[in-house]
Amino acid sequence: MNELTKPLGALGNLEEIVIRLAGMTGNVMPDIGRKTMVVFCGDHGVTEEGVSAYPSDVTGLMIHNFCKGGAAVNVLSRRAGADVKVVDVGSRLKKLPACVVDRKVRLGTANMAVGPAMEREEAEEAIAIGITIAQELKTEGVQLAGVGEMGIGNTTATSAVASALTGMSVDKLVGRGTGIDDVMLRQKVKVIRKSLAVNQPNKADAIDVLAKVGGLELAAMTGFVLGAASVRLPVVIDGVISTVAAFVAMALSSDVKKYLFASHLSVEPAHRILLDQLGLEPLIDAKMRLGEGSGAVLSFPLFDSAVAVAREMATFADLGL
Ligand SMILES: Cc1cc2ncn([C@H]3O[C@H](COP(=O)(O)O)[C@@H](O)[C@H]3O)c2cc1C
Ligand SMILES: O=C(O)c1cccnc1
Repeated sequence: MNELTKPLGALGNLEEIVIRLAGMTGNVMPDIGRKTMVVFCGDHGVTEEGVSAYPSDVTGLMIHNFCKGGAAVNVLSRRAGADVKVVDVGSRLKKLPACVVDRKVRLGTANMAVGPAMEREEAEEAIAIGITIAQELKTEGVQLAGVGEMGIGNTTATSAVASALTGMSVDKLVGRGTGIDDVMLRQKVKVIRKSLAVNQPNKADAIDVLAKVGGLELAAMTGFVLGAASVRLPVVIDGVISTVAAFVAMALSSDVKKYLFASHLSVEPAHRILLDQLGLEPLIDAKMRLGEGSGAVLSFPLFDSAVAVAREMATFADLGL
């Protein structure tokens, strides 16, 4: 990048993207022509406690919406020239639309406010699914992946996992998710604290944390990040939920960091905290709070631009300098 016709470092984050992609792929002129956004889906028993502004059924409705191409992630993916892959690891939908990759581990988690969200073996199964999906993408020739999710109630699980792993207090991490009011926010904090007290997740055992207070799509995203690193596939994470999954993956294997990009900064308070702890800088601050992978795919054109700059800009040598 230094020989291109611009002051040193003047293209800022675009330069970093190219340099990091080159390091990840071993190609000084990285190619990211094939991009796929993977949306992992799962339901959450903790929704019984009144922690989301929307009912659990919306997870299933959105799965249908993804298949019809009508969700934000579909629109932004079309703009970015990326495919969308929908993977169900734990929604309550019994009959899935045809576009969905059916890897259902169970029909939603149990209510973590009264006991573990799932068995350890189920969390491990979801992680293994995520690993396999990443490895399959690499084999298919995908060069840049995004990771997102759909699961009503999953910002509650996210804050619980973040609190368990960082040791930070719940009220510093928790956010309004789909847009809850102050009364529901107080209830959400109470429910997360209760879930942590009831389950006593072991901070030193990230899989125990995922199983007790996490979620199936969280576990699958953790696996996806691990699997992508294992095949040197660059992964762009999205909002607070995929970021907590990356945080869990880091706890399991610190090597994954090399293959991660942060896309945007969500308004959820835990997002900045987790990104800082991961040492990742988001490319976009658009005040979004959607999930699905919308922020990740929104950042894809920046990656295309970065690669184009590296390939197409003249060098000082071209100018005879
Ligand atoms: C229509 C709709 C589409 C969404 N797409 C993503 N989410 C986002 O909201 C959910 C998390 O928020 P909470 O923890 O408050 O339930 C997740 O499904 C997340 O992906 C959506 C939520 C809704 C309602
Ligand atoms: O940060 C996110 O991705 C997010 C925030 C609120 C609700 N759903 C997702």
